[in-house]
Amino acid sequence: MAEYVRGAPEVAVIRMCNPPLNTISDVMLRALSEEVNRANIDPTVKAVVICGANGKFSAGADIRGFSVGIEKNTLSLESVAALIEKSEKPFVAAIEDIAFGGGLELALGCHYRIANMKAQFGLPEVKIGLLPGGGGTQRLPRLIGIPTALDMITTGKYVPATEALKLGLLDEIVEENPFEAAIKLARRILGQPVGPRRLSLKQTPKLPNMEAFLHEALLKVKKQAPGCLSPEMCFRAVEASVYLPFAEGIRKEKELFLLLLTSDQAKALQYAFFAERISKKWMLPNGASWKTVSPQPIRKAAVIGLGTMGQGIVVSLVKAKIPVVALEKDKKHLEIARKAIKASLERETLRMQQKGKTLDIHKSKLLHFTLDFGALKDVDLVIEAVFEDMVLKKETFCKLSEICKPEAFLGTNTSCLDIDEIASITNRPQQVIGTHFFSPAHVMKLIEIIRGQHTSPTAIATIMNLAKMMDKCGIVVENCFGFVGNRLLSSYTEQTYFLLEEGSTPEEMDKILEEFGFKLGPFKVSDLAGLDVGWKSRIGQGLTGVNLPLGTPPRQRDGKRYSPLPDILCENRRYGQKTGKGWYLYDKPGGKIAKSDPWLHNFLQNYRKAHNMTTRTITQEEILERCLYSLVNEGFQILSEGIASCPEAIDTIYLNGYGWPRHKGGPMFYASEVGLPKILTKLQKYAEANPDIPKLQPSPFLQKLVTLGSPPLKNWPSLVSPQQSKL
Ligand SMILES: CCCCCC/C=C/CC(=O)SCCNC(=O)CCNC(=O)[C@H](O)C(C)(C)COP(=O)(O)OP(=O)(O)OC[C@H]1O[C@@H](n2cnc3c(N)ncnc32)[C@H](O)[C@@H]1OP(=O)(O)O
Repeated sequence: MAEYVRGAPEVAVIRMCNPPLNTISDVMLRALSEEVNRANIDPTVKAVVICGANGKFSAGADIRGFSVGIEKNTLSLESVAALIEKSEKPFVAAIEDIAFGGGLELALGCHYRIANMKAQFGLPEVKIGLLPGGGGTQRLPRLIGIPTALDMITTGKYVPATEALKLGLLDEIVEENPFEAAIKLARRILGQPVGPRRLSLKQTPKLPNMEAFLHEALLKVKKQAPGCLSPEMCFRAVEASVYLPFAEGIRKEKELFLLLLTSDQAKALQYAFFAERISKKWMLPNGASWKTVSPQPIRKAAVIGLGTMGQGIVVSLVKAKIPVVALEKDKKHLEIARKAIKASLERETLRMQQKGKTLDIHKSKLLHFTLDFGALKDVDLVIEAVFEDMVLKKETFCKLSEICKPEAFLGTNTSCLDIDEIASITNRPQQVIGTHFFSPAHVMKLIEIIRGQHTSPTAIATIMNLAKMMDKCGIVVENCFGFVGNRLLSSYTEQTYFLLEEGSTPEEMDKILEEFGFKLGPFKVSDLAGLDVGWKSRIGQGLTGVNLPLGTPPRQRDGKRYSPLPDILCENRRYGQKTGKGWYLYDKPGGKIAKSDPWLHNFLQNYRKAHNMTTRTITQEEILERCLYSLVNEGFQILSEGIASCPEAIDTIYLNGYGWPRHKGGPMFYASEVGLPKILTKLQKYAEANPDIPKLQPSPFLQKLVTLGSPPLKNWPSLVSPQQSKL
């Protein structure tokens, strides 16, 4: 776990060795402490360099260890950092590539820190529901001051070496491996006193307006992830570094760390961390998988259709340094898109500069705007982002088939349409794949990658690799109407409309679901996205509009309950924010501040009267359960149909594309925590009361899991009937 060697006659080297990321376990801590003691007592050793094997310093504590629990007599990370700091011999941290979490805390215990140019630093514990429990909340503010330390610790963001040097976190940076430079530094400082380098002996630098600053900072932290404990606990620990002496600050840090360690939120956030990694590992029934199939290089891509989605996709590709041909149907739309993309890239350039990275959009020849389909003949990938209309999509793919080189991949950015139908019009269905981006596409992490029946494993590997290059989270799912995300969403929104009919209000439901943890409630989301989007889709499906057969009962389709409420709003041109009114009222078209709208409440009353519905008071419990359990129920159905490979994939989709509160793990994790028997019983109750709502009928797979004694979530995929497993 920790090697002890000589780097120079008077310099000992302690190398952390736990491949691939040198994560810190109990065993590693013991080994480190032994080697630090060995160096301390060896009179021939005058200085020590601590580094990591495998080209990495350390990714911090082994997160898997937290779920097992930390044993009482476990050596604490802080005690090892303190052992290093107290040494009379100078310790130099030679940081290669990463120093995260406990890894950075160990480095903060060292007297000097040197890193390579590529290195990144961070205390990301907040993201896994914890706080830096190895002295980081006390040492970092003393080193770099409250504002930056607070920002790093409460957001968990990573800073690059150049910025770390400016902040004073590092003493030196070098181009390549910092090991040799660390040995040189260690020799240079031999004999110099280490006392002034001990962070525990320093005061946290004062700010003239410390109290006001902290007050503002706390408000910001509370807004960051409403309902999530760890950001505020991180704040409290850092605040202690201002008001308490070091030893007391450490006690406070430990007290808060232990409080978080056993919390449900930490469990959920750590689950989410691993869920994202598990769900990237796609595998097909024929054995092809992320391990065995190589991606093809995408040297040049094209995007067709430069509306909001297309623009975001172009920006994402450029940010990944992939040359893009951006194509529109006419000059006017091309010019609008050109301006919007340029402005967006300029904002991105600024943001990246602030992060110490570069994106030189001016010098680069990454973008080519055109009206000419001929410009697509040499691209390796096309992502089509035209309107959500099957006829238009098929026309586009027919053209692409003729123009693009045979090996080019053809992606379609659709949120629900049939990939196989689109592929069927092409001369290369094996190269056709769904690439469902989320709006705004240059910001949102998720891409649902939809496998059609002919999509080749190479196409999947290529798009998964592209997602990685764009710093996005690609999840492979099967082809069905709405795929995974929108299928779950439609069960949830359907309930919100029914509850509205029965007596609730947009304000009430938004409040309840925002308190649950969604950034925005369903009606605010609908106003933001535009009600017309769903309306067009329902018209296309023949659920409303001119294609609806005469005599169809207004609140029934195919014998099932249907709510025409959103359709009626659209018929009244209430599309949401863009028209200044939707479920709420805005001060002008494009306005963002939602106000309660007397028109809507009046309309709802009249609607209920017209349909002979008695308005009833609905409890918060019923609102939450009907909305969330119907969504989760669809998740079980999706698993049983083999549309998603595992519950982790569904959760990752919901966390990255639909605003599910991360500290609640994801819908399937949430279901497992609530308890499957309770979910089943409640669904049965609601289904009995609403026999015309099939989405409330418990999924047979949920029933099977309950019959089997509610096995842990990780076992669910193995219980799906093998005939259904497609992924
Ligand atoms: C007994 C000790 C008590 C100590 C108590 C003191 C408390 C200390 C707090 C901490 O240090 S908490 C940990 C803080 N560190 C992190 O949160 C880092 C998390 N990791 C990352 O951000 C990324 O993994 C990375 C380091 C940036 C690397 O990213 P990359 O995309 O290159 O690879 P991944 O696919 O993410 O990871 C590869 C592989 O490694 C697993 N892994 C990564 N970090 C950890 C970790 N800290 N603990 C356990 N496992 C980790 C990851 O799950 C992947 O595993 P797989 O099986 O190959 O999918």
